[in-house]
Amino acid sequence: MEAEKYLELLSENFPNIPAVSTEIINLKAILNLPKSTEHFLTDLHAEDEAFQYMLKTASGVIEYKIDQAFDLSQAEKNELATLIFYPEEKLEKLKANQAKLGAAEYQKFLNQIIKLSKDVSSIYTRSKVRKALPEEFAYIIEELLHLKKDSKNKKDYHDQIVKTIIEIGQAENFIISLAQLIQTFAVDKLHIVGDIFDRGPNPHKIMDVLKNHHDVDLQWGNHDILWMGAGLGQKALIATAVRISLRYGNLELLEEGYRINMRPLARLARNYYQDFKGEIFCPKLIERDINDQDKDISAQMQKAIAIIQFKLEGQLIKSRPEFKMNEALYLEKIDYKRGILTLNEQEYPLIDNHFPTIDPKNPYQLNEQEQEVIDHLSNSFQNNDRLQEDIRFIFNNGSMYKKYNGNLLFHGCVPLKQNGDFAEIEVEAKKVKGKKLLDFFQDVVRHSYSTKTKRKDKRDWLWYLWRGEYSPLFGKDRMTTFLRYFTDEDDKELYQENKNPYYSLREKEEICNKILKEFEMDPEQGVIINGHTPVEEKRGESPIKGQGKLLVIDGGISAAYHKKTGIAGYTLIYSDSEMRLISHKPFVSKAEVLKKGTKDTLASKVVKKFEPAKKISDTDIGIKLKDDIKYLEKLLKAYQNGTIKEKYN
Ligand SMILES: O=P(O)(O)OC[C@H]1O[C@](O)(COP(=O)(O)O)[C@@H](O)[C@@H]1O
Ligand SMILES: [Mn+2]
Repeated sequence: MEAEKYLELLSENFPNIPAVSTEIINLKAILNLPKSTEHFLTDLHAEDEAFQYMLKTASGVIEYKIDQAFDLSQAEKNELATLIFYPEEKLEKLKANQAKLGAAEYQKFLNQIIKLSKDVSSIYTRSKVRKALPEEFAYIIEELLHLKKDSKNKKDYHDQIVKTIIEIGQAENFIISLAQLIQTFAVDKLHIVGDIFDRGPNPHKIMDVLKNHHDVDLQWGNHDILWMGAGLGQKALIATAVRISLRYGNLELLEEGYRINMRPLARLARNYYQDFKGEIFCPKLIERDINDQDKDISAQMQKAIAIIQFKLEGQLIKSRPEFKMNEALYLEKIDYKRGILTLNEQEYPLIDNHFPTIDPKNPYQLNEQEQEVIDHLSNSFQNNDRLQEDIRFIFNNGSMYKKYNGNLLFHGCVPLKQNGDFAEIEVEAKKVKGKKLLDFFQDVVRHSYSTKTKRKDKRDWLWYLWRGEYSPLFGKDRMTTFLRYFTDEDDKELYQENKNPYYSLREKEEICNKILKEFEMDPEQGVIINGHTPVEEKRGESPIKGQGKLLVIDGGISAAYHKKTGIAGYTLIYSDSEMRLISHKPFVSKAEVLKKGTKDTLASKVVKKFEPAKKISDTDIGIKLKDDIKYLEKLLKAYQNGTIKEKYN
């Protein structure tokens, strides 16, 4: 009965035998197209330029296509590649060198770019290509893309189109449009495995690119949850997001990027910490500089918001005993007169004992001005169109984990016990572990945002996801920010944050297989893809774990990590024929690429080869299409034997 109803419904779209037959033929043909390319990036940490470069170059895919299509010298290849990555700028550069840009040059570039456009779009259906074409030239580009050069007539036709484009002064516009088309089609699906925010200067610029991308999904990272919770008004997270921005010298991001008025915080800082010049709160400035005065005020503001954060965290820990985070109740363990912190009966001297806003009898209480500051920030975060639009996109297009074409993607970990069992936690009177634990948190995040259930208690869980021991996004037993600020380096053992056993156990193939099975994936086919922990290639660490069953693609795009990892990030490309891991050298600037080309910006390694090459029929979409075909065939039968009447109008 159900099935019949469905066929009736289907018949509205395909009312007769020719219509349903056409669709069956079309879908069956699509199943035989090559699998389109997926691109995986992670831990972007607000480095918009490096990110955009990875996206534009499709991590080497475009250069690979150039190599396959043409036999060019390195210089010629650089010229063509940069023309595709930065068409406007490259054309300007070429024009500045007049001798180089005549009809012959335009013709050469147009021919090259048309050929590449054909190559990259050949694996897509005509209708998909048509949708991506720039409106103004859609018809003519479509003609060019589908022309086969096999007959003399067709070649003449093609040459005439190119000639006319040049004659009517449209060569540059065509080059720009086609370059964009190549960038779009080199990669079909983009996956961002978490951590768009923090440390770098421009998360909002990354968000602009993602919001305009044709097909992207996100797996939430701990730094994303931080900003999502902050956007929802979770005050401990707001304080943390502001503190981290100040710590990395990103006052401008707050004030100009998201237009958050920081004056109330500056006033608080001036009031209580004006004479304070603590080194420890100095902004970390990576490849950026600010003057001494700004540095001082920024340090004072960082301290002011840090104290607010620690107070709010204390309140939260006390009101949510199920978080089991009493260990982090530092403010009540301080002897403020002596400047001593007592932990596990051991005394630690504080390197900074200036706490003018703390009442030792009631250390988590915000004073009046602090309360005003956080209320004001909370208002600005929640009533900020730009930030709200960005976090809405992250809520709507993100998830705790993603199963896609046989692979399992998540940012941090699936919490494990030392013996390899899934770690279990009790939440809301339920015990959860493994996949269920991630599903629980996924529901919490969705409920925290849904207008119907927008509840404060759910938002508090976002804070837990940021820094709780069993948070799959965090994956460490504690966050020692307070101790790193206030205790002596000689007591460095206090700073230790211990990673969940997952991080050592994932080296074992059987553990990776167990996790894949827990998520109902086939361990023979799929791999786990993680971000979160920068792989220290420099120290010989490999991004490939568990005999190739797990890939960690955090190579530290973040400038703050280059020294540690020795590279500037990994990306992963999954095409029809291979999975390729790319390690990137630090991206210097667009100007540098335009000058020197892209040689030596990356090294790559094939981690999996597929023979025969994968087709759409082997993908998730393929499974869905096969199902669609099954029903279309039933409908066709129903028309043939008359159980459903054909309609013609
Ligand atoms: O040096 P900072 O800015 O305090 O950052 C260190 C903090 O960041 C974290 O590493 C989390 O960030 P990541 O997800 O980027 O690793 C914490 O474990 C740690 O406390
Ligand atoms: Mn992370």
